Amino acid sequence: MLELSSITKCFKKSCVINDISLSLPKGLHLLTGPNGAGKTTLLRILAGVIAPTTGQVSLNGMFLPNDSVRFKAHMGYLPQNFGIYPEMTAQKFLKYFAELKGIPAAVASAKVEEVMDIAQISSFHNKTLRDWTKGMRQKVGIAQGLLNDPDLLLMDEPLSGLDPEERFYFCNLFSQLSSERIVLLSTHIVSELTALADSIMLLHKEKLRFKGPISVMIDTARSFVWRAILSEGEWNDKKNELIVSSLRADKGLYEIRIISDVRPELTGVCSVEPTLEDAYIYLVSQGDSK
Ligand SMILES: Nc1ncnc2c1ncn2[C@@H]1O[C@H](COP(=O)(O)OP(=O)(O)OP(=O)(O)O)[C@@H](O)[C@H]1O
Repeated sequence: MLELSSITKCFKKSCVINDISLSLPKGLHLLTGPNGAGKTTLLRILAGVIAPTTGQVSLNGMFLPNDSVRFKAHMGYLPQNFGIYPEMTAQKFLKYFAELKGIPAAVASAKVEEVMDIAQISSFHNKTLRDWTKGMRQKVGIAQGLLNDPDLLLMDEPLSGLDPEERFYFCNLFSQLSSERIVLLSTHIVSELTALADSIMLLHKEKLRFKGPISVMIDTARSFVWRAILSEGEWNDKKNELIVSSLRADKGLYEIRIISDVRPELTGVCSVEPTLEDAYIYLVSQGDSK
């Protein structure tokens, strides 16, 4: 179990996270929120890269910073903007990381082969990383996170740079991995993950605005979502007053989904079932109005 107890993080100018407590069991957990909400900051605290201003983090009874070495031996972490050494091949790079993680030399080579296979990068083993695309480098980053078979896998936007087919593969991989460990991914909302995740947390304005199953998050927006089809003139008149969760323009007509606690005064407006994107916009707008 990963336990966060009253975590607050303030930088010189302001606080980014304010008094967050939660317990995460084995499973796939998503951390989402607008840009700058503090997702990376929270993951860096959980990875022991930075210390919280106040509060405690523990994994299966190991506390940061006192049990830092043991804690980190049980953790895999993909930081945002994962850096690579361009002159190394993926194999060399992963062997170097295996050494840093204290994986015995006798098993390191086999482990490197295994994680390269899992991350689907085995066929590129001869190329130096300088020649790899962003997506391929991201896969090396995911692979290094798996080297020590961690109980806690922290991944900061692991799907960025991956194409739809790769995203589908890695979402399923994270889901499989989560049957035996705690997997926490920071991500913008990705449809592939919604059917797989056990819980979602929405971080906004220092607080967790939601934590729980995705179906429950979707339900928070029930009866606050509306659909309308507007002419270009109506759209231009109204667009600055509305909270719009999606927009589709076709042949001069604008099909929009609107978040509102009262029925919008628009022609042909009807109430619709919420989606996860609607619930996200609804909860962020609630946070904005506080
Ligand atoms: N070391 C630091 N010193 C000062 N401010 C910082 C530091 N690290 C992060 N911040 C600030 O904390 C806030 C949250 O940043 P963070 O990167 O954690 O957000 P995020 O939710 O991951 O954003 P994004 O989705 O854009 O990656 C930002 O305003 C950022 O400028």
